[in-house]
Amino acid sequence: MLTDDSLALHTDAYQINMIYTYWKQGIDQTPVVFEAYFRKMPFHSGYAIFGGLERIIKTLQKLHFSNDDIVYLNSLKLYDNEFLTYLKNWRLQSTIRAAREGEVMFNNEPLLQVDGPLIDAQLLETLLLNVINFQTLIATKAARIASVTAGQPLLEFGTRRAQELDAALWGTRAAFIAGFDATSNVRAGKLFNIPIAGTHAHALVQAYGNDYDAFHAYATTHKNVVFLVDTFDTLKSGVPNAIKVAKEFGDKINFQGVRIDSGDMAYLSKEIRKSLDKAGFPHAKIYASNDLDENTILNLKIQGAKIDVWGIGTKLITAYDQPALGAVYKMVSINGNNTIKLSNNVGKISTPGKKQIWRITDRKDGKSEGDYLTFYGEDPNNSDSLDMFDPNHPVISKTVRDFVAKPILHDIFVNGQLVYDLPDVFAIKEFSKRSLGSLWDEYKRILNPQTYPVDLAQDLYDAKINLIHKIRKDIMEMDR
Ligand SMILES: Nc1ncnc2c1ncn2[C@@H]1O[C@H](COP(=O)(O)OP(=O)(O)OP(=O)(O)O)[C@@H](O)[C@H]1O
Ligand SMILES: O=P(O)(O)OC[C@H]1O[C@H](OP(=O)(O)OP(=O)(O)O)[C@H](O)[C@@H]1O
Ligand SMILES: O=C(O)c1cccnc1
Repeated sequence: MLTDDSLALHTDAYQINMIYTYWKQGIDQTPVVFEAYFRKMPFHSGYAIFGGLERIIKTLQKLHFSNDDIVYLNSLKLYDNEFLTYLKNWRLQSTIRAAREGEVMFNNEPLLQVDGPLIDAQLLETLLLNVINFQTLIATKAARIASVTAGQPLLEFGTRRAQELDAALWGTRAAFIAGFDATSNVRAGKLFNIPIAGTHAHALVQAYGNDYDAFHAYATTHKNVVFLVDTFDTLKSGVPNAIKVAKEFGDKINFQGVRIDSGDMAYLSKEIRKSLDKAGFPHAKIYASNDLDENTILNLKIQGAKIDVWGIGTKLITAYDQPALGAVYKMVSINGNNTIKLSNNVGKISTPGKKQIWRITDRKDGKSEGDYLTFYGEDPNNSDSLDMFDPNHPVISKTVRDFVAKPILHDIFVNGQLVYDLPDVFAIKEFSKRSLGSLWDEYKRILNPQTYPVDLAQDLYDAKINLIHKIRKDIMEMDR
């Protein structure tokens, strides 16, 4: 039995097969640059929140082929022993740049860039995409949910519905950095220092056979209590018994409120609010859960629902309405030469060259004018004015003056060595909030947001067009 002691084989077989070819042919150390990006905004959102960096850093720091990895590869009888020794000695050599975790990002701009030997870039692709695709998706969904609750507490309840253990754990961390306040996952609390929170389940009421006995037992054993009131009949039994127990225990407990998990939550919450107020508990909160997301929450608010705390599981943790971000990872440079992936679908043509993203912000109000992609090493801050144009419709353009250009990609590893100080989750959360704050509201609305400009510098645009023409011409000549 081989042990699960490394993540080097958490990759697709084709990566190892390509690496074998590169190594056999002596091109495995060729300098290349690959970039990871997504092509379409998830959930038709006006922005995305970058997630996954911490997990990537922690994984890459210790990435190596273990003895058991080598034993397994050897058992496949596909590779030379010498190649397996080469893999055994492999260590990360690349420079890796990425957006900071929690950063607001858009389609068709690099979230992360691997700048190093071909073997590294190829070996890391699958793992990087696996992490970025999921965590960015969940962070974005969480930010959308947080955008409609206007600061009301958001509790993450998704573990039981998530796509297995890793998704629950890292998904709840992604949700936390993008706006959630606490999680029901106790392990996430332990590992990430995220606040944990929770109420109780229907099972408690079933265990005692009725609401009163269940709430009484819970109040006897806990100081802070939220009673789940919908097990049998919310208005006839759950709420009156919650109030009865709260009155009986008085100061002995901190009666935080009640939770509803079924039925018409607009109607029920209004009725419950009246009962709680009348009984002298105006500060008791109404918690709600049951397949909620940003759309149902918005709708409940329109109906005047009196809900104070939102518990969100399934639709957040599974990214129910869009289960894949679709981020890809493409080679943009080899041996210092720009390279491109062509497609009949214009939207799928990659942008060549090692790049930097600059967030162009107005010096006066700090709001973002758009993102501006340059070749790495160019700095728009050296210009007084910038001509920004839509690369898909170059006639749509604007000239920006009095701006500050902030680089979005930062060095994470340089020549294989970690150079980045990992912020804690609270700092990441705060950073994400600030980053979102620099966007105009028009990009942040839930429905039909404005499209945020992601523009190319003129020389980058020209290089892309010229490369497309050159490749098409070369192919036509070969065809003759
Ligand atoms: N007033 C409301 N307006 C819009 N959606 C609502 C409202 N109340 C509840 N919902 C949402 O409607 C969906 C289904 O609720 P429904 O009442 O059919 O199921 P349920 O109460 O969970 O049923 P069950 O009693 O079998 O558990 C849930 O996603 C819930 O969040
Ligand atoms: O609805 P979600 O957004 O997915 O939130 C998580 C759900 O998990 C629990 O239900 P479940 O029926 O699993 O357990 P219970 O017996 O405690 O209600 C809870 O009551 C929520 O409804
Ligand atoms: O604490 C809760 O209320 C809770 C936790 C997990 C799932 N649903 C609800």
